[in-house]
Amino acid sequence: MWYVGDLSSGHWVTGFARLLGLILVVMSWGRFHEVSCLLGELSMVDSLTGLQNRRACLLRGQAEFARMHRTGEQLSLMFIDLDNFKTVNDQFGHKAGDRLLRMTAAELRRVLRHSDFAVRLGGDEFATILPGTDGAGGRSLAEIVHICLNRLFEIAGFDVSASVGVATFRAVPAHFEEVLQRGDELMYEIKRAGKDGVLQRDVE
Ligand SMILES: Nc1nc2c(ncn2[C@@H]2O[C@H](COP(=O)(O)OP(=O)(O)OP(=O)(O)O)[C@@H](O)[C@H]2O)c(=O)[nH]1
Repeated sequence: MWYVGDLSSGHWVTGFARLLGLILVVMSWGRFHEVSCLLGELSMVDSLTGLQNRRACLLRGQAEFARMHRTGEQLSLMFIDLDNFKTVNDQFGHKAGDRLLRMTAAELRRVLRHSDFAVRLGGDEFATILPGTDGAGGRSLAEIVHICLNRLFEIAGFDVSASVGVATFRAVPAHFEEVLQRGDELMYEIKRAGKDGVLQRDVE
C-alpha cells in the first residue's frame, strides 16, 4: 500500500499556497522586467512622432563617437529646424502643428538611410546622426532633405520651410552636449541669414 500523506491535513493546502506564491513571484518578476524594458524603450521615443528623442540621441551619439574613435571615420550630424512653425499653430491650431511635425518625421524616415539615426530633439527641431559621412556627403544629403521637406510643406499648404545645418566632426568632442551646441550655432547662422537654407561646417 502507498502512503500518500494525510489528505485531510493542512499540509497540502500550505504547500499549494507556497507553490502558488512562488509562481506569482516569478510571473510578476517577468512582468516587471517586461514593463521596465518597455518603459526604458518609451523613455527613448518621442510620443508625437515615434522618432527617437533627445535622450536616445545622446546615447547613440556617444556610441557612434566611440566607434569613430576606433575606425577614424568622419561623422556628421544634421540639424533640421522648421521656419515659422509657430504661424501654423497660430493660424490652424495646435493639432495642425502636430500633424505637420508628424509629416516631417515621416518624410525624414523616407529620405534617410535606416542607419541614419533620426530624432526629434524637441519642438520643431530634428536631428540625424550620419555615421561615416564626410562634409560633402553631409551637405548633399542636407540639400535633398531641404528640397523634400519644402516640397512636402508646399503640397500640404503650409507656409513654412526648413533650415538644415550639418556639422562634420573630424575629432571626437569631449562631451556630446558640445555637438548639440554646434547644431544650435549652425541654426542660428542660417536663421540670421534669412532662414530656409543649408549650411555645412567642419568641426576640428
Ligand atoms: N503643435 C505643436 N507645437 C509645438 C510643439 N512643441 C513646441 N511647439 C511650438 O513650436 C514653436 C517653436 O518655436 P520657434 O522655433 O521659435 O518657432 P518658429 O516660428 O519656427 O521660429 P523660427 O525657427 O525662428 O522660424 C513654439 O511656438 C512652440 O509652442 C508640439 O509638440 N506641437
